[in-house]
Amino acid sequence: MISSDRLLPGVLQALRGELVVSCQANPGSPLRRPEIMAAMAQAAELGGAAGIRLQGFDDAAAIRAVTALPLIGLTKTDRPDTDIYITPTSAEAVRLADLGCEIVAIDATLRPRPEPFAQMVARVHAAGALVMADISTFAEAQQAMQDGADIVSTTLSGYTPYSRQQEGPDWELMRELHAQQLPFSAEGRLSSPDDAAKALAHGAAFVVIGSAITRPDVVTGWYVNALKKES
Ligand SMILES: CC(=O)N[C@H](C=O)[C@@H](O)[C@H](O)[C@H](O)COP(=O)(O)O
Repeated sequence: MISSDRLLPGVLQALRGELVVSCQANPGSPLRRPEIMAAMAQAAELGGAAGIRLQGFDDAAAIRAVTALPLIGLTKTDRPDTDIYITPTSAEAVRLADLGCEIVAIDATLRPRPEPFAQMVARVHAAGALVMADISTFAEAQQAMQDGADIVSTTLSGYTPYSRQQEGPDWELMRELHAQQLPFSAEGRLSSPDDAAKALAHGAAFVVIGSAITRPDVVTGWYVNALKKES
């Protein structure tokens, strides 16, 4: 079962029912180099991914150069003045659009922010890209769609102090979004093909997987911890 929403705009239609692979290495990872993320993106495309999620201007340029797949771009910015860290300003969002990202992901949590979300959406649209609103709760999803977002993503559930804290995906949030027909992508702590399929069954328009595919350092830790529990 795929999301009943029929109004996904533009390039988002091409992602319906498909897999997007997030190619982002953590700070400190030896993989955190644009050419390595570009190779990851190519490997994901070979495997059948229909889109790529990425972070940073250098990675956006490197990945745009090697694939025609739709790109979901974002920046991760640590600012002392705000907890908003996924693409906090429209200057960053528009630059990602100018680098060829068809979709820009923006933190749409209801925390104090440097710039109103609705204003950012208008500027990204004017630059010719769509907006994915990264949310942590159902209330944030509703607000983001009212403010003009094209789709929401469950990315930030568990990463704000007031959202559900759990080790796995936020299935309950997916149920709420689907029940109210809000178009969403399932993202965050999905770690197996079964999780991905289950997300579509929960009404996701498409599925974004990161760590389980493109962070071997993180995945290694999953195995090491499992062995520790047994020994
Ligand atoms: C919370 C946050 O900053 N998430 C980031 C957003 O782009 C990425 O670090 C995640 O890898 C991505 O959301 C995919 O999730 P997972 O790696 O769990 O499959």
